[in-house]
Amino acid sequence: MDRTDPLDQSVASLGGIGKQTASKLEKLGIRTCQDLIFHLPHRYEDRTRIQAIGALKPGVTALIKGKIELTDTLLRGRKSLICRIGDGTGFINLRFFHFSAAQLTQLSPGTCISCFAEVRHGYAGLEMIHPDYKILSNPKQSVTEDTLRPVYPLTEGLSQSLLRKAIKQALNLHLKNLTDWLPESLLQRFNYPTLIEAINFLHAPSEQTTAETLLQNDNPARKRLAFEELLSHHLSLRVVREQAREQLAPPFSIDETTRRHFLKSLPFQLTGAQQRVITEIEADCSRQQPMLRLVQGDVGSGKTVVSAYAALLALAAGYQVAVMAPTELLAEQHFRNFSAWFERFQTQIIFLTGQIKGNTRKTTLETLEDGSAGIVIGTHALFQESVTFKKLGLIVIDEQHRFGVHQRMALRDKGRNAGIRPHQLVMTATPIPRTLAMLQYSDLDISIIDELPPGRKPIVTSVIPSERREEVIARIGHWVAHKRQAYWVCTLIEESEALQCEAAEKTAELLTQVLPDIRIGLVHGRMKAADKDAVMQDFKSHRIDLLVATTVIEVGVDVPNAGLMIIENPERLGLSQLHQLRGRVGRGKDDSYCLLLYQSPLSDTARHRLGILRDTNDGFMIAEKDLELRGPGEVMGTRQTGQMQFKIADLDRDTDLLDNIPTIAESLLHHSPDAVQPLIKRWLGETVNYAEV
Ligand SMILES: Nc1ncnc2c1ncn2[C@@H]1O[C@H](COP(=O)(O)OP(=O)(O)OP(=O)(O)O)[C@@H](O)[C@H]1O
Repeated sequence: MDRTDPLDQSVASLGGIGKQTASKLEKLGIRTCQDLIFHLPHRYEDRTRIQAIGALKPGVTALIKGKIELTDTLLRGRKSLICRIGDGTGFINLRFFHFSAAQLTQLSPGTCISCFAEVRHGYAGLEMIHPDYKILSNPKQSVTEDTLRPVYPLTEGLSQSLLRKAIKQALNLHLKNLTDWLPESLLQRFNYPTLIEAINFLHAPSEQTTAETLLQNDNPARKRLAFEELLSHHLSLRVVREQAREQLAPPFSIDETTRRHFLKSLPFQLTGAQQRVITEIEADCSRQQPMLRLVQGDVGSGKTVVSAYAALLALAAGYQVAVMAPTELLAEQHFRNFSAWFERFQTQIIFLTGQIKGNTRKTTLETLEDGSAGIVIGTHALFQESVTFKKLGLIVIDEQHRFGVHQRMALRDKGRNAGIRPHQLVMTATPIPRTLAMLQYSDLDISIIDELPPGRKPIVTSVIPSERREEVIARIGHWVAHKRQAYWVCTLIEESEALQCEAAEKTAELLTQVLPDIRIGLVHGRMKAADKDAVMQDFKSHRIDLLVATTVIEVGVDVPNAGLMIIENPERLGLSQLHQLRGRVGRGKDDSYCLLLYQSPLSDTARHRLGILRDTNDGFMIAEKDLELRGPGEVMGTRQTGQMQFKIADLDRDTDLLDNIPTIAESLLHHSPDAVQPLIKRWLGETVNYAEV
């Protein structure tokens, strides 16, 4: 940290902020004076004018002034204190559910008072509940404030007035030190205020400004800061990318015989798209800089074999490979695939998840450390501290969207060995629309597998009300009689895994009763890994006809003979997630079907969403529609997982800003390189240093 910058001074350097307050501020992510300055109000209170009681409407928040006409304590229902206030234009009641004896005396009839609160409908006309009030010495006493009062996001134990004072101090002392890193020409082009104007305007709005103007989406001060924040996030990824170019990675090359040997041992021929992506990967890995590449391909497009080819390049050059999957189920499947594809290549492939403990874990770790294992496949357990590699040359991360950008950066550290960085390949089936990709993947080059293996037929999707459940069950009977397999996916309230598992158990029981001749298996997230694995194995080798599952099977599960999927309550899931789930079928040459069994009545929006899924199998188009319907915030998972947290920007409100960011970032990197790290530090809290990650 640059200790000479006054903006970096700790909040504790300000008057009235002791250790305790500093640690509370830290909970809000505020450590330095700069952080305080960038802690902006989330709303404003208008105490600039007194409103006539007679003109008040429910829902408005108002400042009023009047005389107490009557005070009473009510014992009916919840005990409360009521004061009736009049100002000559009308009356309003104040209601206190808890109050002290002193308050009762203080709020006696005849007293002049001013109150600030939201106006609501009460039992007897309009009322204010627990208003912020002041007893006045005379009716003429002034109670209005000159400007709007900012209200800041708080944390427990911190008061508005304390935060307001601290911010005021920080502004007085340090606002002048704030450098505006956005070039003048840019401010002019977008009609943005300068940084100091924007910050001042939001913390201390001018007398003419209204709260509505301040909170409006197109308020130039807010927009400018949102722009700067999004730009900084994008820049942090670009910097990682530039810095990566300066690192050393092992160049891989492969001889023609090994290549042919591998390709021949596959049970299929690569598609044109797979070949193209493989060539891109090979070109990346032949350089002395680390590859940072994202492979995007629709469900079932055959990404795994592409990553296996990358692994072959590393092995041929004498390096180890780590393949990380988001779930155990998927890790096991990759393990089986890799084991089959590399069968003829005397390479030890090992499996590592959090479930593997004790001695087995110890020996597994040893094989990585002494270099006897060539490939390790597992879950995020791979990146725990205890895991060390002898010579890691390639990291493959599957289903990237489940890991955050910063996690990904931390992972790159694993292979650092004598100054060498591993190459990195990221695979995702979730197409991220271009505008959003730049906030998540700008550190990566992108390859797209835009072709499915030959002979795949589109999945026929139907939208069916749950009243026709029996018909659907009968259809499973016929299906299984034709030696095909099926999935029944139970989705319940997403947040509760326990409830989901319970629902799946019940469904499996019921289906067993009505379909006694069918072999039914159950798999859910709460089962032990070994049990889950056994069921999946049975399903793969067709000892189970119908697999009842929760959404644990969402990613990657690959059983080509399973061509029928029933998804219960599809209306509760996002379009992209449904597309992923549905992608478990249609993986062979035969016809495949997906039945979306919804609970009636279906809202118009839900009907529209399910209709999209019925009408198209194109993952890219579905992702675009999903974005349109749910908004970028939801699609990027910011709300659920907090993966991307912004101080000011809101992806749903600020999408319009995204288009310009890459070119502006480019120009800043070239013309004002000094601006880059300070901007990143201002908005992300830390500078980015790939070399030290
Ligand atoms: N070129 C090909 N020709 C025929 N089959 C292929 C080809 N490439 C892959 N496959 C097979 O297609 C199926 C899907 O491949 P894979 O599991 O790699 O898809 P994926 O892109 O990872 O999909 P998902 O995102 O659903 O996990 C597998 O059974 C795989 O063996």
